[in-house]
Amino acid sequence: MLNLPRLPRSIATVCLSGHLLDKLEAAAAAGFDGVEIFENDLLTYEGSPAEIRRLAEDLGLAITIFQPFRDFEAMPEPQRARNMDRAERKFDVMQALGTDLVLVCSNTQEVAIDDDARAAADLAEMAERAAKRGLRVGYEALAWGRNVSRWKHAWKIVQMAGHDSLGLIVDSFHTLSLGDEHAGIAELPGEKIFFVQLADAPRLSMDVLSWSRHFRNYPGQGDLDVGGFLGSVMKSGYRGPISLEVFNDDFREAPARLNARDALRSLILAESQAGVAELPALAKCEGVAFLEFAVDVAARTRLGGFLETLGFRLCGRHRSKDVLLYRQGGINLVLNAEQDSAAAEHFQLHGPSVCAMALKVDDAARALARARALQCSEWQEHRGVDEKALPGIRATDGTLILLIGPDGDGDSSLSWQNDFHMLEDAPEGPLAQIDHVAQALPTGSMDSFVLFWRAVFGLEPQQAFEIADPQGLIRSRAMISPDGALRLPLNISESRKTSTGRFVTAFAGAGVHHVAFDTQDIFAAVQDFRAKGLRTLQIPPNYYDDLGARWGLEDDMLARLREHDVLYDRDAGGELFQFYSHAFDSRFFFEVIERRGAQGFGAANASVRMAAQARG
Ligand SMILES: O=C(O)c1ccc(O)c(O)c1
Ligand SMILES: [Mg+2]
Repeated sequence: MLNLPRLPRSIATVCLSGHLLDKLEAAAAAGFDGVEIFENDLLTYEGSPAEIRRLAEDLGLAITIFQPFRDFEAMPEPQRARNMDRAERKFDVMQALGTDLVLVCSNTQEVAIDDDARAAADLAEMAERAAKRGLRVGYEALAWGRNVSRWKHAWKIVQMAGHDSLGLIVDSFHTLSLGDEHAGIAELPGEKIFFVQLADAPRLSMDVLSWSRHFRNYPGQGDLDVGGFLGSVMKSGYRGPISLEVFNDDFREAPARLNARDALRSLILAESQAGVAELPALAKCEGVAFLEFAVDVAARTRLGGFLETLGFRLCGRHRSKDVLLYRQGGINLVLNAEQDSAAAEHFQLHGPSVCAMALKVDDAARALARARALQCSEWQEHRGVDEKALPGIRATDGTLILLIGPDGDGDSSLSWQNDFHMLEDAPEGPLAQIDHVAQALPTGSMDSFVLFWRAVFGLEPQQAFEIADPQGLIRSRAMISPDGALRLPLNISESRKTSTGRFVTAFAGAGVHHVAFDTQDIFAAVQDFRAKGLRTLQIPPNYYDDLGARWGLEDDMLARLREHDVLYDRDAGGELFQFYSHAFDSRFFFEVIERRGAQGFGAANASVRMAAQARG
């Protein structure tokens, strides 16, 4: 851990949606110290640069840099002379904006001359002109630059130019997208690095320009080692602003304030990974302590009956609230119909739905401190005298996440006896634990969820895959804790007509769309639940014919699967069996899963399940 004063946190206006004023307000509201003014945001703004300067000042934002200046160095005449004039005009703008630094990105023009000495001479002349006005020039290698695409090459040119007012700008995306090394940045003199930009990105195979312009995301949302990159930068002695610069199609339409909050969360995470700032360490996630459903009295009766067909029993009534506890094995489901509560608010907006997820953690206070440090909002439910306070935070979509840790005496801080009249012990049925909780996300919000679960709870994003719903594609990505105790598949769809799309549009936002319970004997579970009145989701015979061909299963096994509507898959050298309930009120549904060594979620079966659900 480096012992440093906090470095200024900056964000490029190009990251955020809206007009320039919206962007500035969002950056300030999130808590950034400064902004990079992207030239297009200035050109399309009706006020003068001096007014922009005042606006930023009023919001407490520094203008950290003006960018970009393109296609400057190593041009043939007459463009070369014209570029010098153009630079003077931009210096006028910078002075009106009140920023002293301009970003020059490496030339992308075909006519640019491949001659480092020419490039260095041009940049030196620009720096000399800038210096006369007390301004500085930073040179950044674009990964798709015509002749200069790597930081080492840009650094060589900066050194050749040898001007105090010319320095290097490094950007994690350009370095990491090319697979270039960043450790060498630590060896540079820190004062010659004039500015640092950070962006992450998912690993994609496409040309680097399109990748950069459409798919960058914030540190912690993608697959690049941005924390390591920042660590190298800090070792150089650089002590200027750390700035986020993300070009992303989804972010351009996301609400600017939510997006800016994610941006700050990502920057805080990257700082902690680089040892620049300290975050309370991750708490260990030990699974789901309980799920809470928002219901009214009628929905509660129906949901309680539905749960009984899955082997759950009513085990407790809250002492002071209109809340019931259903249990089986180690699974706790809370049905909340209390009028003046977060659940009631959730019910008003979404109807019967999961309104809170309580996570078991090894240290609830530390988990809460980390969430706070990562800008999560807190929630505290009303409670009666002597009732336990459960610390809660809001996930990125507002879902309530409660934190349940062991108390000082080693027991869980969740003591049902304390708050509930217990009617009976949890029955030992076929279901033992919650295996996973799957959520449907609103379009464009996958990165936000990935960042939340990764930064706050240390869950790791798994490979994303696509599932064909009869009405369009669904993209699915699971977030899993390091030891697998908490598994949260996240589903998202561009189409409003897929099961995910309908869920999000019909029920006003993101939410849990299925809960999977694990069992030791899937066939016994089907028989037991059918006897209790459960209708399993019917799977067409073609599925089983294909299954036989694919895995060479014995006929009697195939017949058994078919008779029980059980789906089958293999991964990680193990087997997986699963069946589904029909949806409750056409909303969420339940899955029962038996894992014999398999780690996945039966991806190959998802489209069969969705088609069966679409048939109703
Ligand atoms: O895509 C671009 O043009 C562009 C401009 C400026 C930057 O700092 C950058 O990283 C990319
Ligand atoms: Mg950049």
